Amino acid sequence: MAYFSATQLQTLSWTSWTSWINPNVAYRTPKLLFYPKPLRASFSSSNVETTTLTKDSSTTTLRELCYGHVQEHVIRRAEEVGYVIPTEVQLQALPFLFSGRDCVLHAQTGSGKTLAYLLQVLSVVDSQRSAVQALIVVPTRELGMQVTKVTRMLAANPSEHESGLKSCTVMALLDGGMLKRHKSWLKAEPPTIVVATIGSLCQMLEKHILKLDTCQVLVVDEVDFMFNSSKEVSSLKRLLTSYSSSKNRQTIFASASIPQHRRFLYDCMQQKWTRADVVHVHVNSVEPMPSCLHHRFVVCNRMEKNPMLLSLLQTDSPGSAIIFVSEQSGKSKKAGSAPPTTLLVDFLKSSRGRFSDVSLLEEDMNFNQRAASLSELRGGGGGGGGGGGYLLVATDIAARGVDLPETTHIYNFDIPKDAVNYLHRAGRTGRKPFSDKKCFVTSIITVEERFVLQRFENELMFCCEQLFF
Ligand SMILES: Nc1ncnc2c1ncn2[C@@H]1O[C@H](COP(=O)(O)OP(=O)(O)OP(=O)(O)O)[C@@H](O)[C@H]1O
Repeated sequence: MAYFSATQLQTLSWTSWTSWINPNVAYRTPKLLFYPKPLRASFSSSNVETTTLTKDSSTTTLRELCYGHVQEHVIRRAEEVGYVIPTEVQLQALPFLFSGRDCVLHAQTGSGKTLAYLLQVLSVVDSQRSAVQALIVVPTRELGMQVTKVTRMLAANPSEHESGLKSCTVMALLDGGMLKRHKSWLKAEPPTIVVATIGSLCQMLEKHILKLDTCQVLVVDEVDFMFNSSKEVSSLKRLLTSYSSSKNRQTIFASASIPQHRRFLYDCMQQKWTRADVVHVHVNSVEPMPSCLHHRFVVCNRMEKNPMLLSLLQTDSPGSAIIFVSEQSGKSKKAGSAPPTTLLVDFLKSSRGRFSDVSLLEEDMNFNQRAASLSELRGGGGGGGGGGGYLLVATDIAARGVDLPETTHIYNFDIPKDAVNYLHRAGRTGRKPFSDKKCFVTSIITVEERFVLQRFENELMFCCEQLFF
């Protein structure tokens, strides 16, 4: 077994540790051999506070939790849309967030991390000041549009005209957006809050059109994904350390999966991505996925996958479902073959049944088509027929952060590439925090893929039931 000194370890970037390591699983993967026990202590919570819920909090309301921090019109708006009782992550994180501490929000998919960080953002910003005071960085345009919509909805002040106080402005600075228009907006009157993808953001920062010297809160959503993306990681590190300093801002990281979280927290402090007193808000650490999910699998050979999916859809009759398909390989693109998503959509459409009305979301669609596809689903149209349900065929672009709470079924038409990917795909369902209604995650696998799924079961600690047709 190799042992590393603390300095050696600093040079091993967290980003190179890609496998999901659950702190409660007995590890068997060879990668663990490189994670020496004595040094684990040096990443441990001796420096980082990890929260646990100590008091019976069942009676605390979101209003009570936000009192004195968040403006009345924001609380009222939150209540109007049904955010009355805080979720566990909100209950645990908000006191730390309101105290100004840096936080890593680490809680299951669909647990309400977005509202937790947005309430803090809205408690800090001053809408009367014309300066960028909060920045929320997201990995995809889709997630950016969703976060912008929720922020605008919460921030809107209905008594703006009577009081003469303007509502805070929220700019979506997202890849594929109208950067020219945003440039003039930023120059004329900076918005209060910016929701951005890293590519568009860095363009504005490099050209000095956007400055972060007035930014008080920086949120990075899906932080593990951002650090693991070879395209985004260097920009992200520059954002955290060069474009602004952790000393002058509150930093909030959020994700349902933070592989090697002790190492990540150690890096946060060492690399000065956060301040040294960062709090790790880790909710449901023994159960990485929502308990309302029922996991299943069917085994068939590759040629039988289409009819197998159709049989599953006919048997399940899902209210609303997302079918995840792998991205087209570069080789297949070069050969001019049709993408697997399109082939599946064509197959479902030609089945002429209830599933002929199907939507598509993938990287290769243009941004307008992608937006239209999602808004169609949110509007209750698109796919599935009858009852306002939908059927969406998607690549992993829909696996992170996308909130379609009506989704009852997930189908892995192609097996996810790793356990983290499984967790996020599965997490597109079971997104109603106070409902324990069963939702289903079904993987269509070949015999050879059974051991891969088994590995996911071990890593994420769930049990998959086999279905027979
Ligand atoms: N306090 C609350 N009461 C009721 N519903 C809530 C509350 N907080 C959040 N929600 C709802 O729960 C759903 C999931 O919330 P959110 O998108 O913030 O989850 P998340 O933790 O960010 O998930 P992911 O890790 O998948 O991005 C949303 O539909 C949101 O409107």
